Parts: sequence; C-alpha cells; structure tokens
Amino acid sequence: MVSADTLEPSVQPGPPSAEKPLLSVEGLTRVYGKRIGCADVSFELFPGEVLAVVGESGSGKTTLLNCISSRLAPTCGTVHYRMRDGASADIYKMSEAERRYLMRTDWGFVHQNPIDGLRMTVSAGANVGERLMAVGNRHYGNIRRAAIDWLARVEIGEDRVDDQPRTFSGGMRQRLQIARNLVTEPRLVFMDEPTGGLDVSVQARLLDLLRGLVSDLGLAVVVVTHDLAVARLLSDRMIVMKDGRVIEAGLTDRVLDDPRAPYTQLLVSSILQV
Ligand SMILES: Nc1ncnc2c1ncn2[C@@H]1O[C@H](COP(=O)(O)OP(=O)(O)OP(=O)(O)O)[C@@H](O)[C@H]1O
Repeated sequence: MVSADTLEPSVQPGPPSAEKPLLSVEGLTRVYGKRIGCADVSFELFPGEVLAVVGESGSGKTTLLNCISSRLAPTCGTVHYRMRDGASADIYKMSEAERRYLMRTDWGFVHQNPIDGLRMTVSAGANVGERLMAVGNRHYGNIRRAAIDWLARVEIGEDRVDDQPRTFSGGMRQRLQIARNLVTEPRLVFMDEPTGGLDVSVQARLLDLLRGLVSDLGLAVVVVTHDLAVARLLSDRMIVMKDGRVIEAGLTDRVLDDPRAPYTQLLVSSILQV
C-alpha cells in the first residue's frame, strides 16, 4: 500500500483540466504462480502526459507495461482506454480484432531492442510505410513521401530509405522504430527502456529527439526505465515500483528532488553518487 504522504492528492487526479483520462488503471495485479509480477497498481494517464515507471530490476515494470498495453492479461484489475469517440473501453473486454486495430493505429510500442519492433528484412521505408497501409493508406507515392518525411524527422537520410534496418547502427534502428510507431500519429505510446542498450552519447541524442517529438505531437507516453535521468528528461509524473507495488508516485521533479519513501531516497541517492 502507498502511504498518504508519498502520494500527493494534487497529482493523483492528473493535470488540473476538464480533460478525462486517456488511460485508467485500477487495482491491476498480475501473478506468475506464487510470484508477484505487479500488485494492486492504480493510476490515470491524461492526454499529452508522460508517465515514467521506475524501479530496480524485477520490480514489476515490464509486467505492468505489458498488462496495460494489452499484451499480458492481468490476474485482476482493469485497464480502461478512452477511444477517439470519447467512450471509455475496458481493453480486456474488447475483441482481439478491436485490440489489434488499437495497437496499429492509436497506440505505439517502442521496444528496448529495435529488432522486436522492426521488420529487419524489409526496407526502412517499408517499415514506416506499412504502418500507414495498415490504417488504410493506399497511394504508393504518398506513403513513400510520408516515410521519407518521417525518416528525416528521426535524422535518417533519404538515401537510406531503401536500405534494410539490419544495415543500420543500434541508434538508427531505434530511431527507425520510433518513426514506425509515430507515423500513424498515435495518441498513446508505450516505451520499454527506449534508450537501453545504446552508448551513452547515442542515448543522449535519442532522448533529446524523443523529448522533441513527444512534445511536438502532444503524445501521452508510459515509459518504463530503470534510468532516473531518462525519467527526469522525459516525464511529467512518475511512479516508483518495488516488489511489484507502487511505493511512491508524484510529479517527476518532486519525486526526484524530494523523495519521500525510503526506497526512493535510496534509489535517488545511489544514482547521484555515481
Ligand atoms: N514469465 C514469467 N514467469 C515467472 N515470473 C516472472 C515472469 N516474468 C516476470 N516474472 C517475475 O515477476 C517479477 C517482476 O518482473 P518484471 O520483469 O516485470 O520486472 P522489471 O522491473 O521489468 O525487471 P527488469 O528491469 O529486469 O526487466 C519478477 O520477480 C520476475 O521474476
């Protein structure tokens, strides 16, 4: 359970606006046999808001991300998503086809390892273009133009449009995966350690790029990271997990500058000492 002083009432209902939450997670629990993946997690995410989920290895971040992105059925609890028509839908009561459509259009998922989110044996342009085709675009010229535009936005030159991502560096692959996800202008993007596994200098550039895109497109994002610097740079709010539970939640600057839970204090101070 999260104690009252680690959860600020002012941040729990989200930003002070009349907007309704895009994502509402209530009492989400996932167990693997006797092991807890995540337990009793509740939060709301508002349009255009970036939420970081932080915690050490094994704290339940990936389990939570998979449950809220409809990749892993929770043991109990609910996840509601506000559709474009304003209706709130329980993602686990949708048909498989509805869920897939959502994942292709309104949602994006950026994997830590770009190989998991790209098709390695088709061209970079096709990787981006096929997401557009999946939402009904048919005009080859327009699709190619949009793909080239998006490659430019993620700093991949037009001369690489016909190259396969297996010929790209790790950083380029990750930027391509981001373009593939964002080309359909999703409203919500899930990111699992998006800068993990990259060199520090590449990470910094990618983070900058991501921050710009998220703000330009007004994206709502749930980003899982064990890196507090990533949380600081990208997120408005954060939740800290330990042993599958949320032990602290609040505005990112508040949590990092004035952590209240002893575990968060330890996490923050251990990073600062590095
Ligand atoms: N498929 C699985 N079968 C059994 N237990 C699992 C499975 N996946 C995760 N767990 C357990 O659930 C708990 C949370 O794991 P999870 O992968 O969600 O944590 P994490 O914070 O994402 O860790 P990491 O940062 O290392 O990826 C851990 O105790 C883990 O051993």
